[in-house]
Amino acid sequence: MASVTLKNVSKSFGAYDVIRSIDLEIEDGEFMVFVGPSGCGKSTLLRLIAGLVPVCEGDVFIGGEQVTDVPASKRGLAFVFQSYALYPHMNVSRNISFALETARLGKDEIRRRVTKVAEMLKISHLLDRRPRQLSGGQRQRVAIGRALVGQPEVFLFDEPLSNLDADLRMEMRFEIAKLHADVKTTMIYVTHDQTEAMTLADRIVILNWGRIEQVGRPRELYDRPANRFVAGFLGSPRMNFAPLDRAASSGGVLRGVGGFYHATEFAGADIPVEIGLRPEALKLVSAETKGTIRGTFERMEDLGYEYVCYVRLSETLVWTVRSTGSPPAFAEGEVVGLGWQPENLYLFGEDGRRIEHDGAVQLASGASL
Ligand SMILES: Nc1ncnc2c1ncn2[C@@H]1O[C@H](COP(=O)(O)OP(=O)(O)OP(=O)(O)O)[C@@H](O)[C@H]1O
Repeated sequence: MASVTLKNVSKSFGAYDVIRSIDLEIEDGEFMVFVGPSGCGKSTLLRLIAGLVPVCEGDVFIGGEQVTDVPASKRGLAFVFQSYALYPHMNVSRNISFALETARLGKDEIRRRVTKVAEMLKISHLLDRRPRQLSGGQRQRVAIGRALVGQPEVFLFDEPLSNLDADLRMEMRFEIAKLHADVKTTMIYVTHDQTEAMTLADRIVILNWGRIEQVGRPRELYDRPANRFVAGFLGSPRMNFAPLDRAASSGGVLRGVGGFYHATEFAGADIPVEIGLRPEALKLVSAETKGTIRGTFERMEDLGYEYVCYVRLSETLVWTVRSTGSPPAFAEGEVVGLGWQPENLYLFGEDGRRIEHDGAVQLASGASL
């Protein structure tokens, strides 16, 4: 087990800056997940840690040792890819043991380790099969087994479950969480799947354009996003936003929607220019309800365990409302009210940063739009 530290790490491909001055500390035994939009640099960052691509600037430390110029094979890491990368002509047992044979470990030690790993991953009955005789989930277990058997200091996973169907993903997610609880090895995991990130991570790194937007525990990022990007990235459906036209230093009007807001006090002198509300923080009520804003009911998606309603606030703004229980009986085109608790309202400043507020930001009573 080892910690991983990045100091001022940058990477460019030609003139294209893919990773921009990243500082990051991953603790010994931690499960760290990298998420972010496609192309933001998640895999590249993982490969820089692995030593599969060289950094342009900065340093990488593993277990406190500077490994910036140490080749991948000497960094004490194991990499699990989306594509499994199993040897097709070898059976499962040899796929798992091959690296140990190359490292000239004793036969008994190899057998002991393969047996243990196979039991852990529930693939003991598959040891004589070839990869093509396995399902996707079984292949991924073998790939994990192969990584595990080398007893690495750090595990690196690059979208390991994205080739699997929904049920298998869930099963494997559970297995990986269990594996981490068992072996307690530091794990760094790249995914674009929010559920994987939220459920597996001790901490999540949210990347955007090669920079870190925020690092924190899943719940912390969800409840207290540092900025609009993080707020909009986590959550499905995503957070509803609306621009605020400043009317006074202590309030504003929702652009294109109306509705006056006022706040007794903001932390600092930031002026909010945008509001955000999560779909589950909104309540659909009748249009006459005071202290709500109005919109037009457009559509509902009933998923059985929850429903999502689409409400048009203006020509350009459609908000989503997510809830469980019996779906509301509004008709398409009907005018409805949207209400929320003041403490669930997010405010963002001009630079996109979230502005703390004291929960006293609210619709002026009886606002009529
Ligand atoms: N070897 C390379 N040469 C040139 N450009 C590269 C190379 N590897 C990655 N890139 C570019 O760097 C950017 C980041 O790629 P990377 O694979 O790290 O993103 P990602 O966040 O993992 O994306 P995805 O979620 O789509 O896999 C992309 O625009 C990609 O095209």
